[in-house]
Amino acid sequence: MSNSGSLNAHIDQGDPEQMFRVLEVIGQGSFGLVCTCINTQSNKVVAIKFLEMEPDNENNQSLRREITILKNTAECPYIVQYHGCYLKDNNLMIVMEYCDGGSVLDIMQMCQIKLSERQIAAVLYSIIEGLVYLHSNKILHRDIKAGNVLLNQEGKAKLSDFGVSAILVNTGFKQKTVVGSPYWMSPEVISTPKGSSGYDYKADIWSLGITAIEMAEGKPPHFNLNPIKVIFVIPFRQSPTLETPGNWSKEFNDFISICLNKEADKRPSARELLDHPFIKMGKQDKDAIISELVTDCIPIMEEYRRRKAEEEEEEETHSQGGVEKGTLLKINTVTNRATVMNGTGNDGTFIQHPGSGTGTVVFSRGNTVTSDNCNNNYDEDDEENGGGDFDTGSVVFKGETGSSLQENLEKLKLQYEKQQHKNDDSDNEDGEFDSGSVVYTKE
Ligand SMILES: Nc1ncnc2c1ncn2[C@@H]1O[C@H](COP(=O)(O)OP(=O)(O)OP(=O)(O)O)[C@@H](O)[C@H]1O
Repeated sequence: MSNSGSLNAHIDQGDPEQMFRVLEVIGQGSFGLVCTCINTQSNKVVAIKFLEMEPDNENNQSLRREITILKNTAECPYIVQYHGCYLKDNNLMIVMEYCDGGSVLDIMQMCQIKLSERQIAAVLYSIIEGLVYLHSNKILHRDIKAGNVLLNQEGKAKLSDFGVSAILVNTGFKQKTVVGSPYWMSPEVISTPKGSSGYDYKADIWSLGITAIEMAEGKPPHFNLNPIKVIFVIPFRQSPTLETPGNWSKEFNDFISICLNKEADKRPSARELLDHPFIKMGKQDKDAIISELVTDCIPIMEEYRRRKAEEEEEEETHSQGGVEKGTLLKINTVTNRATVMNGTGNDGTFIQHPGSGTGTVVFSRGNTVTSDNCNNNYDEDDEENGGGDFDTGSVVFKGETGSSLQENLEKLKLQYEKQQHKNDDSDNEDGEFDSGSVVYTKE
Protein backbone atom coordinates (compact mmCIF):
# COMPACT_ATOMS: atom_id res chain seq x y z
CA MET A 1 0.00 0.00 0.00
CA SER A 2 1.30 3.43 -0.85
CA ASN A 3 0.94 6.19 1.67
CA SER A 4 -1.28 9.20 1.18
CA GLY A 5 1.09 11.69 -0.51
CA SER A 6 -0.27 15.04 -1.68
CA LEU A 7 -3.91 15.43 -2.63
CA ASN A 8 -2.95 16.56 -6.16
CA ALA A 9 -1.27 13.24 -6.82
CA HIS A 10 -4.69 11.59 -6.54
CA ILE A 11 -6.53 13.84 -9.00
CA ASP A 12 -7.46 12.32 -12.37
CA GLN A 13 -7.23 14.24 -15.64
CA GLY A 14 -10.35 15.24 -17.55
CA ASP A 15 -13.27 17.60 -17.16
CA PRO A 16 -15.78 16.06 -14.75
CA GLU A 17 -18.54 18.34 -16.08
CA GLN A 18 -18.18 16.69 -19.47
CA MET A 19 -17.89 13.22 -18.01
CA PHE A 20 -20.80 13.12 -15.55
CA ARG A 21 -24.35 14.41 -15.26
CA VAL A 22 -25.91 14.71 -11.81
CA LEU A 23 -29.12 12.70 -11.34
CA GLU A 24 -30.07 13.24 -7.72
CA VAL A 25 -28.79 13.86 -4.21
CA ILE A 26 -28.75 10.60 -2.26
CA GLY A 27 -27.02 11.54 0.95
CA GLN A 28 -25.12 14.04 2.93
CA GLY A 29 -22.04 13.37 5.00
CA SER A 30 -19.91 15.58 7.20
CA PHE A 31 -17.86 16.80 4.28
CA GLY A 32 -20.45 17.24 1.58
CA LEU A 33 -23.15 15.81 -0.63
CA VAL A 34 -23.34 12.44 -2.30
CA CYS A 35 -25.20 12.30 -5.65
CA THR A 36 -26.00 9.68 -8.21
CA CYS A 37 -24.53 10.70 -11.55
CA ILE A 38 -24.46 9.18 -15.00
CA ASN A 39 -21.18 8.61 -16.76
CA THR A 40 -21.86 10.18 -20.15
CA GLN A 41 -19.52 7.78 -21.95
CA SER A 42 -20.47 4.44 -20.42
CA ASN A 43 -24.03 5.40 -19.45
CA LYS A 44 -23.37 3.78 -16.07
CA VAL A 45 -24.69 5.24 -12.84
CA VAL A 46 -22.04 6.10 -10.27
CA ALA A 47 -22.09 7.79 -6.86
CA ILE A 48 -20.09 10.98 -6.50
CA LYS A 49 -19.11 12.58 -3.23
CA PHE A 50 -18.83 16.36 -3.73
CA LEU A 51 -16.52 18.18 -1.39
CA GLU A 52 -15.86 21.86 -1.38
CA MET A 53 -12.17 22.36 -0.90
CA GLU A 54 -10.24 25.20 0.56
CA PRO A 55 -6.58 25.38 -0.29
CA ASP A 56 -4.58 23.69 2.47
CA ASN A 57 -7.79 22.79 4.23
CA GLU A 58 -6.97 20.59 7.20
CA ASN A 59 -9.62 18.12 6.01
CA ASN A 60 -7.32 17.26 3.13
CA GLN A 61 -5.45 14.81 5.25
CA SER A 62 -8.47 12.68 5.94
CA LEU A 63 -9.63 12.98 2.32
CA ARG A 64 -6.25 11.84 1.09
CA ARG A 65 -6.53 8.90 3.42
CA GLU A 66 -9.98 8.01 2.13
CA ILE A 67 -8.90 8.27 -1.53
CA THR A 68 -5.70 6.31 -0.97
CA ILE A 69 -7.54 3.50 0.76
CA LEU A 70 -10.30 3.40 -1.85
CA LYS A 71 -7.73 3.26 -4.66
CA ASN A 72 -5.85 0.46 -3.03
CA THR A 73 -8.85 -1.70 -2.28
CA ALA A 74 -10.05 -2.05 -5.87
CA GLU A 75 -9.87 -5.81 -5.90
CA CYS A 76 -11.99 -6.48 -2.80
CA PRO A 77 -15.70 -7.13 -3.57
CA TYR A 78 -16.64 -6.27 0.01
CA ILE A 79 -15.39 -2.70 -0.25
CA VAL A 80 -17.03 0.08 -2.28
CA GLN A 81 -15.15 0.42 -5.56
CA TYR A 82 -13.38 3.63 -6.41
CA HIS A 83 -13.54 4.99 -9.96
CA GLY A 84 -11.57 8.21 -9.79
CA CYS A 85 -11.21 11.64 -8.32
CA TYR A 86 -11.59 15.03 -10.04
CA LEU A 87 -11.10 18.62 -9.03
CA LYS A 88 -12.96 21.54 -10.55
CA ASP A 89 -13.20 25.06 -9.18
CA ASN A 90 -12.29 23.94 -5.68
CA ASN A 91 -14.84 21.14 -5.83
CA LEU A 92 -13.38 17.73 -5.22
CA MET A 93 -15.40 14.83 -6.62
CA ILE A 94 -14.78 11.28 -5.52
CA VAL A 95 -16.37 8.90 -8.01
CA MET A 96 -17.46 5.55 -6.56
CA GLU A 97 -19.51 2.54 -7.40
CA TYR A 98 -23.19 3.26 -6.74
CA CYS A 99 -24.90 0.94 -4.25
CA ASP A 100 -28.61 1.21 -4.99
CA GLY A 101 -29.74 -0.04 -1.57
CA GLY A 102 -28.00 2.82 0.27
CA SER A 103 -26.61 2.03 3.72
CA VAL A 104 -28.01 -0.51 6.17
CA LEU A 105 -28.87 2.49 8.35
CA ASP A 106 -30.78 4.13 5.46
CA ILE A 107 -32.80 0.94 5.04
CA MET A 108 -33.59 0.65 8.74
CA GLN A 109 -34.53 4.31 9.09
CA MET A 110 -36.43 4.89 5.88
CA CYS A 111 -38.33 1.59 5.98
CA GLN A 112 -38.62 1.62 9.79
CA ILE A 113 -37.39 -1.94 10.07
CA LYS A 114 -34.86 -3.91 12.04
CA LEU A 115 -32.99 -6.76 10.40
CA SER A 116 -33.80 -10.43 10.89
CA GLU A 117 -31.13 -12.84 12.11
CA ARG A 118 -30.60 -14.25 8.61
CA GLN A 119 -30.17 -10.75 7.17
CA ILE A 120 -27.80 -9.74 9.99
CA ALA A 121 -25.67 -12.87 9.48
CA ALA A 122 -25.47 -12.22 5.72
CA VAL A 123 -24.40 -8.59 6.21
CA LEU A 124 -21.94 -9.48 8.99
CA TYR A 125 -20.31 -12.14 6.79
CA SER A 126 -19.65 -9.48 4.14
CA ILE A 127 -18.34 -6.90 6.61
CA ILE A 128 -16.01 -9.51 8.07
CA GLU A 129 -14.68 -10.39 4.61
CA GLY A 130 -14.04 -6.65 4.10
CA LEU A 131 -12.25 -6.48 7.45
CA VAL A 132 -10.13 -9.54 6.67
CA TYR A 133 -8.97 -7.70 3.54
CA LEU A 134 -8.36 -4.38 5.30
CA HIS A 135 -6.61 -5.88 8.32
CA SER A 136 -4.38 -8.09 6.19
CA ASN A 137 -3.35 -4.87 4.42
CA LYS A 138 -2.67 -3.18 7.74
CA ILE A 139 -5.66 -0.87 7.56
CA LEU A 140 -8.01 -0.20 10.44
CA HIS A 141 -11.46 0.90 9.32
CA ARG A 142 -12.19 2.68 12.64
CA ASP A 143 -15.77 3.57 11.82
CA ILE A 144 -17.65 0.30 11.37
CA LYS A 145 -21.39 0.90 11.79
CA ALA A 146 -24.62 0.29 9.88
CA GLY A 147 -24.31 3.75 8.24
CA ASN A 148 -21.04 2.72 6.63
CA VAL A 149 -22.22 -0.56 5.11
CA LEU A 150 -23.73 -0.10 1.64
CA LEU A 151 -26.00 -2.63 -0.05
CA ASN A 152 -27.04 -3.33 -3.62
CA GLN A 153 -29.75 -5.28 -5.39
CA GLU A 154 -27.24 -7.87 -6.53
CA GLY A 155 -27.07 -8.84 -2.87
CA LYS A 156 -23.67 -7.42 -1.97
CA ALA A 157 -22.84 -5.60 1.26
CA LYS A 158 -19.77 -3.35 1.10
CA LEU A 159 -17.76 -1.28 3.53
CA SER A 160 -17.56 2.42 2.81
CA ASP A 161 -16.38 5.64 4.34
CA PHE A 162 -12.73 5.41 5.00
CA GLY A 163 -12.50 9.00 6.16
CA VAL A 164 -11.27 7.82 9.51
CA SER A 165 -9.35 4.75 8.46
CA ALA A 166 -5.67 4.55 9.03
CA ILE A 167 -3.02 2.61 7.26
CA LEU A 168 -0.75 1.04 9.77
CA VAL A 169 2.82 1.44 8.74
CA ASN A 170 3.78 -1.86 10.24
CA THR A 171 2.02 -4.48 12.29
CA GLY A 172 3.69 -3.42 15.50
CA PHE A 173 2.30 0.10 15.24
CA LYS A 174 -0.62 0.89 17.44
CA GLN A 175 -2.93 3.83 16.98
CA LYS A 176 -2.73 6.85 19.25
CA THR A 177 -5.57 8.82 17.73
CA VAL A 178 -9.01 8.38 19.17
CA VAL A 179 -11.45 8.54 16.34
CA GLY A 180 -14.83 7.19 15.32
CA SER A 181 -18.45 7.43 16.35
CA PRO A 182 -18.82 7.17 20.13
CA TYR A 183 -21.58 4.57 20.38
CA TRP A 184 -19.48 2.13 18.34
CA MET A 185 -16.15 2.90 20.03
CA SER A 186 -14.32 0.21 21.94
CA PRO A 187 -13.26 0.81 25.55
CA GLU A 188 -9.57 0.84 24.60
CA VAL A 189 -10.12 3.43 21.85
CA ILE A 190 -11.70 5.80 24.37
CA SER A 191 -9.38 5.09 27.21
CA THR A 192 -6.10 3.38 26.43
CA PRO A 193 -5.42 0.93 29.27
CA LYS A 194 -2.40 1.70 31.45
CA GLY A 195 0.76 0.14 30.06
CA SER A 196 -0.78 -0.34 26.62
CA SER A 197 0.77 1.34 23.62
CA GLY A 198 -2.46 2.03 21.77
CA TYR A 199 -5.17 0.05 20.03
CA ASP A 200 -5.24 -2.16 17.03
CA TYR A 201 -7.45 -4.21 14.72
CA LYS A 202 -9.48 -5.52 17.62
CA ALA A 203 -11.14 -2.09 17.91
CA ASP A 204 -12.92 -2.82 14.60
CA ILE A 205 -14.12 -6.15 16.03
CA TRP A 206 -15.76 -4.34 18.96
CA SER A 207 -17.49 -1.93 16.54
CA LEU A 208 -18.62 -4.95 14.54
CA GLY A 209 -20.30 -6.41 17.65
CA ILE A 210 -22.02 -3.07 18.28
CA THR A 211 -23.12 -2.97 14.63
CA ALA A 212 -24.63 -6.45 15.06
CA ILE A 213 -26.74 -5.13 17.95
CA GLU A 214 -27.57 -2.00 15.94
CA MET A 215 -28.95 -4.10 13.06
CA ALA A 216 -31.01 -6.23 15.46
CA GLU A 217 -32.40 -3.37 17.56
CA GLY A 218 -32.29 -0.42 15.18
CA LYS A 219 -29.83 1.49 17.35
CA PRO A 220 -26.54 0.81 19.12
CA PRO A 221 -26.39 0.27 22.91
CA HIS A 222 -26.48 3.44 25.07
CA PHE A 223 -28.18 5.36 22.24
CA ASN A 224 -30.42 6.94 24.86
CA LEU A 225 -27.35 8.75 26.19
CA ASN A 226 -25.85 11.75 24.49
CA PRO A 227 -22.61 11.22 22.56
CA ILE A 228 -20.48 12.99 25.13
CA LYS A 229 -21.77 10.97 28.03
CA VAL A 230 -21.37 7.74 26.16
CA ILE A 231 -17.59 8.06 25.93
CA PHE A 232 -17.49 8.12 29.71
CA VAL A 233 -19.85 5.19 30.00
CA ILE A 234 -18.36 2.60 27.64
CA PRO A 235 -15.07 1.99 29.48
CA PHE A 236 -16.76 1.62 32.87
CA ARG A 237 -19.83 -0.47 32.12
CA GLN A 238 -20.14 -4.16 31.42
CA SER A 239 -20.06 -5.22 27.78
CA PRO A 240 -23.41 -4.61 26.10
CA THR A 241 -25.63 -7.53 25.11
CA LEU A 242 -28.86 -7.78 23.11
CA GLU A 243 -31.76 -6.24 25.05
CA THR A 244 -33.71 -9.51 25.01
CA PRO A 245 -31.16 -12.27 24.46
CA GLY A 246 -33.87 -14.95 24.64
CA ASN A 247 -35.40 -13.65 21.38
CA TRP A 248 -32.26 -14.54 19.46
CA SER A 249 -30.28 -17.70 18.72
CA LYS A 250 -27.48 -18.79 20.99
CA GLU A 251 -25.07 -18.49 18.03
CA PHE A 252 -25.97 -14.81 17.55
CA ASN A 253 -25.68 -14.09 21.28
CA ASP A 254 -22.31 -15.85 21.31
CA PHE A 255 -21.07 -13.88 18.29
CA ILE A 256 -21.90 -10.61 20.05
CA SER A 257 -20.33 -11.63 23.34
CA ILE A 258 -17.00 -12.64 21.78
CA CYS A 259 -16.81 -9.43 19.73
CA LEU A 260 -17.67 -7.33 22.78
CA ASN A 261 -15.01 -8.71 25.10
CA LYS A 262 -13.67 -5.69 26.96
CA GLU A 263 -10.22 -7.25 26.82
CA ALA A 264 -9.20 -6.50 23.25
CA ASP A 265 -6.65 -9.32 23.11
CA LYS A 266 -9.34 -11.88 23.81
CA ARG A 267 -11.53 -10.79 20.90
CA PRO A 268 -11.23 -12.99 17.81
CA SER A 269 -9.63 -11.66 14.65
CA ALA A 270 -11.76 -11.03 11.55
CA ARG A 271 -10.31 -14.18 9.98
CA GLU A 272 -11.22 -16.26 13.03
CA LEU A 273 -14.75 -14.89 12.93
CA LEU A 274 -15.26 -16.40 9.47
CA ASP A 275 -15.35 -19.79 11.23
CA HIS A 276 -17.99 -18.74 13.76
CA PRO A 277 -21.22 -20.76 13.33
CA PHE A 278 -23.32 -17.59 13.04
CA ILE A 279 -21.10 -16.23 10.28
CA LYS A 280 -20.93 -19.58 8.49
CA MET A 281 -24.72 -19.47 8.42
CA GLY A 282 -24.48 -15.93 7.02
CA LYS A 283 -22.32 -17.12 4.14
CA GLN A 284 -25.06 -19.40 2.86
CA ASP A 285 -27.52 -17.69 0.52
CA LYS A 286 -26.17 -14.28 1.54
CA ASP A 287 -26.58 -12.74 -1.93
CA ALA A 288 -30.20 -13.90 -2.19
CA ILE A 289 -31.02 -12.69 1.34
CA ILE A 290 -29.48 -9.24 0.87
CA SER A 291 -30.91 -8.90 -2.64
CA GLU A 292 -34.42 -9.65 -1.38
CA LEU A 293 -34.04 -7.13 1.45
CA VAL A 294 -32.84 -4.37 -0.90
CA THR A 295 -35.44 -5.11 -3.59
CA ASP A 296 -38.24 -4.95 -1.01
CA CYS A 297 -36.91 -1.73 0.48
CA ILE A 298 -36.10 0.33 -2.64
CA PRO A 299 -39.70 1.38 -3.42
CA ILE A 300 -40.26 2.40 0.22
CA MET A 301 -37.01 4.37 0.22
CA GLU A 302 -37.92 6.11 -3.02
CA GLU A 303 -41.25 7.11 -1.55
CA TYR A 304 -39.52 8.29 1.66
CA ARG A 305 -37.07 10.45 -0.33
CA ARG A 306 -39.89 11.89 -2.44
CA ARG A 307 -41.89 12.84 0.67
CA LYS A 308 -38.81 14.26 2.36
CA ALA A 309 -38.00 16.40 -0.69
CA GLU A 310 -41.56 17.73 -0.70
CA GLU A 311 -41.40 18.53 3.00
CA GLU A 312 -38.08 20.30 2.57
CA GLU A 313 -39.47 22.37 -0.26
CA GLU A 314 -42.40 23.27 1.95
CA GLU A 315 -40.09 24.17 4.84
CA GLU A 316 -37.96 26.36 2.60
CA THR A 317 -41.06 28.25 1.51
CA HIS A 318 -41.98 28.91 5.13
CA SER A 319 -38.43 29.39 6.35
CA GLN A 320 -38.14 31.93 9.13
CA GLY A 321 -34.41 32.44 8.61
CA GLY A 322 -31.86 31.91 11.35
CA VAL A 323 -29.80 28.79 11.95
CA GLU A 324 -31.40 25.68 10.49
CA LYS A 325 -32.00 22.57 12.54
CA GLY A 326 -29.05 20.23 12.08
CA THR A 327 -26.68 23.01 11.09
CA LEU A 328 -23.22 22.43 12.36
CA LEU A 329 -21.61 25.23 14.24
CA LYS A 330 -17.93 25.66 14.67
CA ILE A 331 -17.07 27.06 18.04
CA ASN A 332 -13.94 29.09 18.34
CA THR A 333 -12.86 28.35 21.87
CA VAL A 334 -10.61 31.38 22.00
CA THR A 335 -13.31 33.91 21.17
CA ASN A 336 -16.26 31.75 22.29
CA ARG A 337 -18.03 32.64 19.07
CA ALA A 338 -19.94 30.25 16.88
CA THR A 339 -19.89 30.17 13.10
CA VAL A 340 -22.03 28.02 10.83
CA MET A 341 -20.17 25.18 9.17
CA ASN A 342 -20.54 24.43 5.48
CA GLY A 343 -21.65 20.83 5.75
CA THR A 344 -23.58 18.61 8.11
CA GLY A 345 -23.12 14.97 8.91
CA ASN A 346 -26.33 13.01 8.67
CA ASP A 347 -25.07 10.43 11.05
CA GLY A 348 -22.17 12.41 12.40
CA THR A 349 -19.34 10.14 11.54
CA PHE A 350 -16.23 12.21 11.38
CA ILE A 351 -15.61 15.85 11.43
CA GLN A 352 -12.23 17.39 11.53
CA HIS A 353 -12.03 21.10 12.10
CA PRO A 354 -9.43 23.68 12.75
CA GLY A 355 -8.45 23.91 16.36
CA SER A 356 -6.21 26.25 18.21
CA GLY A 357 -4.91 23.29 20.15
CA THR A 358 -7.10 24.04 23.13
CA GLY A 359 -10.20 22.21 21.99
CA THR A 360 -12.64 22.59 19.13
CA VAL A 361 -16.17 21.51 19.71
CA VAL A 362 -18.73 21.15 16.99
CA PHE A 363 -22.39 20.77 17.79
CA SER A 364 -25.52 20.97 15.77
CA ARG A 365 -28.86 22.68 15.96
CA GLY A 366 -27.67 26.10 16.88
CA ASN A 367 -26.46 25.25 20.37
CA THR A 368 -23.70 27.46 21.58
CA VAL A 369 -21.22 25.08 23.06
CA THR A 370 -17.78 25.80 24.33
CA SER A 371 -15.00 23.44 25.19
CA ASP A 372 -15.78 24.24 28.82
CA ASN A 373 -19.31 22.95 28.46
CA CYS A 374 -17.96 19.86 27.01
CA ASN A 375 -14.76 19.01 28.75
CA ASN A 376 -14.94 20.40 32.22
CA ASN A 377 -18.48 21.07 33.31
CA TYR A 378 -19.73 17.58 32.93
CA ASP A 379 -22.82 17.88 35.06
CA GLU A 380 -26.37 16.68 34.99
CA ASP A 381 -27.38 19.12 32.27
CA ASP A 382 -24.88 17.57 29.91
CA GLU A 383 -26.31 14.13 30.43
CA GLU A 384 -29.81 14.82 29.31
CA ASN A 385 -30.75 14.48 25.72
CA GLY A 386 -34.43 13.84 26.18
CA GLY A 387 -35.43 17.35 25.22
CA GLY A 388 -33.96 17.04 21.76
CA ASP A 389 -31.04 19.24 22.64
CA PHE A 390 -29.16 18.29 19.52
CA ASP A 391 -29.57 16.10 16.52
CA THR A 392 -26.21 14.92 15.35
CA GLY A 393 -23.99 15.95 18.25
CA SER A 394 -20.61 15.71 16.69
CA VAL A 395 -17.76 16.59 18.93
CA VAL A 396 -14.15 17.18 18.20
CA PHE A 397 -11.59 17.31 20.96
CA LYS A 398 -8.19 18.41 19.84
CA GLY A 399 -5.73 18.10 22.66
CA GLU A 400 -2.41 19.78 23.12
CA THR A 401 -0.87 17.11 25.25
CA GLY A 402 -0.83 13.40 24.83
CA SER A 403 -3.05 12.57 27.74
CA SER A 404 -5.76 15.14 28.29
CA LEU A 405 -8.62 12.86 27.33
CA GLN A 406 -7.22 10.37 29.79
CA GLU A 407 -7.03 13.07 32.45
CA ASN A 408 -10.53 14.21 31.66
CA LEU A 409 -11.75 10.68 31.88
CA GLU A 410 -10.25 10.25 35.33
CA LYS A 411 -11.82 13.51 36.54
CA LEU A 412 -15.13 12.87 34.91
CA LYS A 413 -15.30 9.25 35.95
CA LEU A 414 -15.81 10.36 39.56
CA GLN A 415 -18.56 12.80 38.63
CA TYR A 416 -20.11 10.28 36.33
CA GLU A 417 -20.16 7.53 38.93
CA LYS A 418 -21.95 9.85 41.36
CA GLN A 419 -24.62 10.61 38.81
CA GLN A 420 -24.91 7.19 37.32
CA HIS A 421 -27.53 6.06 39.80
CA LYS A 422 -29.47 9.30 39.55
CA ASN A 423 -29.93 9.58 35.84
CA ASP A 424 -29.34 6.11 34.61
CA ASP A 425 -30.41 5.63 31.01
CA SER A 426 -33.31 7.98 31.16
CA ASP A 427 -32.15 10.38 28.50
CA ASN A 428 -32.97 10.66 24.83
CA GLU A 429 -36.11 8.63 25.04
CA ASP A 430 -37.27 10.00 21.76
CA GLY A 431 -34.08 9.03 19.96
CA GLU A 432 -33.59 12.70 19.26
CA PHE A 433 -30.22 12.51 17.63
CA ASP A 434 -28.72 10.20 15.08
CA SER A 435 -25.32 9.39 16.42
CA GLY A 436 -22.58 11.92 16.89
CA SER A 437 -18.86 11.61 16.70
CA VAL A 438 -15.95 12.28 18.87
CA VAL A 439 -12.51 12.81 17.52
CA TYR A 440 -9.66 13.29 19.88
CA THR A 441 -6.22 13.77 18.45
CA LYS A 442 -3.19 13.39 20.59
CA GLU A 443 -0.61 15.72 19.19
N1 LIG B 1 -21.43 4.68 -3.08
C1 LIG B 1 -22.63 5.00 -2.60
N2 LIG B 1 -23.74 4.42 -3.08
C2 LIG B 1 -24.97 4.74 -2.58
N3 LIG B 1 -25.18 5.61 -1.58
C3 LIG B 1 -24.10 6.21 -1.04
C4 LIG B 1 -22.78 5.95 -1.52
N4 LIG B 1 -21.91 6.68 -0.78
C5 LIG B 1 -22.65 7.36 0.10
N5 LIG B 1 -23.97 7.09 -0.04
C6 LIG B 1 -25.09 7.67 0.73
O1 LIG B 1 -24.73 8.98 1.10
C7 LIG B 1 -24.72 9.12 2.51
C8 LIG B 1 -23.59 10.04 2.91
O2 LIG B 1 -22.37 9.37 2.69
P1 LIG B 1 -20.98 9.89 3.25
O3 LIG B 1 -19.98 8.80 3.12
O4 LIG B 1 -20.64 11.19 2.63
O5 LIG B 1 -21.27 10.29 4.69
P2 LIG B 1 -21.65 9.51 5.99
O6 LIG B 1 -20.84 8.27 6.13
O7 LIG B 1 -23.13 9.30 6.08
O8 LIG B 1 -21.28 10.62 6.99
P3 LIG B 1 -19.86 11.16 7.37
O9 LIG B 1 -19.25 11.89 6.26
O10 LIG B 1 -20.24 12.02 8.51
O11 LIG B 1 -19.07 9.98 7.74
C9 LIG B 1 -24.61 7.69 3.03
O12 LIG B 1 -25.18 7.59 4.32
C10 LIG B 1 -25.38 6.90 2.00
O13 LIG B 1 -26.76 6.99 2.26
